[in-house]
Amino acid sequence: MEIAKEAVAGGADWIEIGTPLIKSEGMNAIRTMRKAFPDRTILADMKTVDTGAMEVEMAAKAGADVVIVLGSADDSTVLDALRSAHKYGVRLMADLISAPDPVKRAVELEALGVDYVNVHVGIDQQMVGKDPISVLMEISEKVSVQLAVAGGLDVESAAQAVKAGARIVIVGGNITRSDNVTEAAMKIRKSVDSPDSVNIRSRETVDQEIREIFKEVSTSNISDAMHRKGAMKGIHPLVRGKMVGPAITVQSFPGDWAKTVEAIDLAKPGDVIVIYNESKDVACWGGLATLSSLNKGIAGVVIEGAVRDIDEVENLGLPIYTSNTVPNAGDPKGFGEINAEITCGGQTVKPGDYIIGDESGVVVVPKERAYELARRAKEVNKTEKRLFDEIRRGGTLSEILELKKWEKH
Ligand SMILES: O=C([C@H](O)CO)[C@H](O)[C@H](O)COP(=O)(O)O
Repeated sequence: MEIAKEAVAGGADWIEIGTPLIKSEGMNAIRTMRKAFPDRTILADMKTVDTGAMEVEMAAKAGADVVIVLGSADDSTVLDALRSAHKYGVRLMADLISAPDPVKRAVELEALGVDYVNVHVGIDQQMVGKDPISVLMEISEKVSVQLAVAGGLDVESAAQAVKAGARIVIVGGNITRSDNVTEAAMKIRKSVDSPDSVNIRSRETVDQEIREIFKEVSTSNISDAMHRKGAMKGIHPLVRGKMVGPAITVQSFPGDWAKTVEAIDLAKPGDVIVIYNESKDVACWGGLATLSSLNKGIAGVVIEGAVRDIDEVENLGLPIYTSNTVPNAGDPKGFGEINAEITCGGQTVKPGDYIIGDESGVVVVPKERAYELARRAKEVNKTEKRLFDEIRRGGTLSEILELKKWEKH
C-alpha cells in the first residue's frame, strides 16, 4: 500500500496487482487497492490459464478495471474470459509471457478481440538476459491492438518501449524496489511522456556488466541470490577492500610457493588468484608476491593456507583474504597445478568462476551462471535497500517482513 501510494505520487496512472501479491492475498488485494485508489486504473495480473470466465468475474467483482489472461492459454479460455469481461464491464489484456511464438500469437489474440496485448518478459527470463523491446518492435508492425510492455523496464527501456509503439508501460522492480519510489516513478513518467529526451547508452559487454553489478552488490546479496550457497568457510579479509574478478586457480603443497608465484605471471589484469595450500604453518604468499600482483593489475588474492609479511602487504593495499598468517616460508619446489579445479574454503573453484570478496568474506559464483546470479543479486540488493528505508522510517524487521505470518507451518 505504501509503495502504491508513493508510485501514484510519482505519476503512475495504473496500479498493477502482481501475480505474487494476488497469490498471497487473493482478491482482497484488489479490493483494498480499489478502495484506496478509486480514480486509478487497477490491473489484476491474474495470468489466467483456465476457467477464464470465472477468474475474470472474481477480479472484476473485486474492483479490477483490466484483467490479465495468459496469451498462451487455449483460445476457449481467452474467448470465455472475453465474454465475462464484457458482461462485467472490464477490459481484457492477454500476456505473451513465455509464448512460443509471440508475434504469431499477438496476431491471433488481436483477432480473438482482446483489448490489449502485453509483450512481457518475466522476471526469471530477465535474469538470463532477455528483454521485451525487440519482440515489441516486431509485434507493433503486425497488429493495431493497444500494446502494453513489461519486463525489467527502466528509464531507458521505458523510452525505447514508447518509441517502439507501447501505449502502456508496466514497471515493477525498478519502481517498487527502489529506495525512493516516488522519485523512481517520476523518472519513468518523464521518460514515457518525453521519450526523445532520454539518452540511451550503448550496452556494455556481458563481462563488463557482470563486473559492474558484482562491484555494486555485497557478498551477502550474492549468497542470498544463490539460495545461501557459494560462501567460503574459514577465509577472512586480511587486507580489506572489495574484490571482484574471474579466478585463476592454484593447487599447491605445504612449504612450496613456486606455483602460487608463477600464477601471477599467467594472470590477466582484473583476475583473482585463488590458492589452495595445505599448510597453516608455512606461508605460500608474502610481500614480494603481493607487489608483483599489483604490477600485473590483479584484483585480489584468496588463500586457504598462510600469508606472511603482514605489515608489508597491509601497506601495499591489494585485497587479500586468507585462513591464516605465519612468519615462516618454505621453498619454491614446483609441485602443484595452475588452473585446475580446486577446493578453497570448502568451495569448488574452477578457472574463470567469479570470486567476490568484501568485509563479510568471499563467495564463488560459477562462471556458467555469473550473469544470472549477478542480476539476481542486484534484485536482492534492491529489496534490501527498500527494507532498510522502511526500517529507517520506523518499525522493525519482523514487523515489516510479517515474519510470524510467513513462518513455516
Ligand atoms: O508481471 C510481473 C511478473 O510476472 C510477476 O508477476 C511483473 O509485474 C512485471 O514483470 C513487471 O515487473 P518488472 O519485470 O520487475 O518490471
